[in-house]
Amino acid sequence: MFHNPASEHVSPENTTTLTDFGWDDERDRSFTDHRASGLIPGRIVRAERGRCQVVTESGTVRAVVDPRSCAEDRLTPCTGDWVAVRPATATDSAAVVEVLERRTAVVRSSASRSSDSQVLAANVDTVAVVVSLADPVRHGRIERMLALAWESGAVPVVVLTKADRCADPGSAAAEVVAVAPGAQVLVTSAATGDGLDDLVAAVSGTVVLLGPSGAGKSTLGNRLLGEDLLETGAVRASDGKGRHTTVWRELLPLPHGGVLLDTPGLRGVGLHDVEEGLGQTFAEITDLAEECRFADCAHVAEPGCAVLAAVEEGRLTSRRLDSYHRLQRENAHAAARTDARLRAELERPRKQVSRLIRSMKQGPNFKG
Ligand SMILES: Nc1nc2c(ncn2[C@@H]2O[C@H](COP(=O)(O)OP(=O)(O)OP(=O)(O)O)[C@@H](O)[C@H]2O)c(=O)[nH]1
Ligand SMILES: [Zn+2]
Repeated sequence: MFHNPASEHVSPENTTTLTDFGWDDERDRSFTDHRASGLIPGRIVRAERGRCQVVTESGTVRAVVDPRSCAEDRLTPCTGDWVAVRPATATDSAAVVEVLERRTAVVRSSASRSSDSQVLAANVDTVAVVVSLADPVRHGRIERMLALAWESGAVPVVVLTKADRCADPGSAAAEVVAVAPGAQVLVTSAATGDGLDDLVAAVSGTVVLLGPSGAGKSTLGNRLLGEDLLETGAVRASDGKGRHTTVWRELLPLPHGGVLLDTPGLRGVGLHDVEEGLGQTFAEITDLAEECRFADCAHVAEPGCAVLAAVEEGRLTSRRLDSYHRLQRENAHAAARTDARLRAELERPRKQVSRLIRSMKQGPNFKG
């Protein structure tokens, strides 16, 4: 078991332990050397540029990010990361000196210019794909979110909300089951409370809610939390204020165990290199493709294509195949954009060097 002298000074208002946040024996074992050198483990509950808030065995601390901790391997700490913290001293503030191995990661597509801000959430165990039944269900959107969820390494669960606003939730759910192979599909209503127990049972560990604006994520999150910690659309509508008062912590312990991870960046996330995730999202197409005559069959017009044959015979909907093709294309574009950006970043130093060489050749007196 883990033990740290510092934990003897836990402040009374802080009764949650690292175990509540998901620290386990495996993590603890691999932290032995760090502990021996005076470091303590913690989990990032909020990350800002160069600094973050970390929950540790002795409460939540503000820490700076030691630049050396993420210089080469590009592991910039993000919400959900487990880190090694050098505790504050009389002269120095606490510092994050290493980001511990990530078990899973939710990655964003619209890559910003700085390549370090791509991971939105780390060490997520359950991705709840939240979709409202109050509007016509867009299956393509569910598939897109599932690809992202599978790719993260977490377990996806599809949560259909607002069942009270849908004439036939049962058949809506059955259609969703058909586009979500391998994922549990739940029908819920925060208004009536239906399905919420099943939801509590279906999620575990670190949970994120993914879904379009207005799907009911915050409402659902509050139901999981057992109190209104997240601002919902209903509140915004009643007081006319926008979402700017989000809880300062983005990791909130759940009463039934586990934590809810709610970070603004997760709202509106796109695809990013989800090749494997797409394979799982379209598991039946992946299986069919094994039977195609050509190993690199694109399932467009190739002879001997088992996927096209399945569409022909009504075993696979053409909507599903179209969605697969569209997301494949989108993913290829996102991957190409990332490659271009990485190439540019790799070339920058080379350009600087050649400029330097040029200026040296031109001599010190050259005035360009
Ligand atoms: N009838 C009904 N309304 C619901 C239910 N769940 C949520 N709502 C309403 O749907 C609206 C949007 O809910 P939110 O929880 O704010 O949605 P969100 O997904 O968090 O939205 P963003 O914060 O914009 O991403 C609010 O007005 C909720 O009151 C439900 O089960 N039934
Ligand atoms: Zn094929």
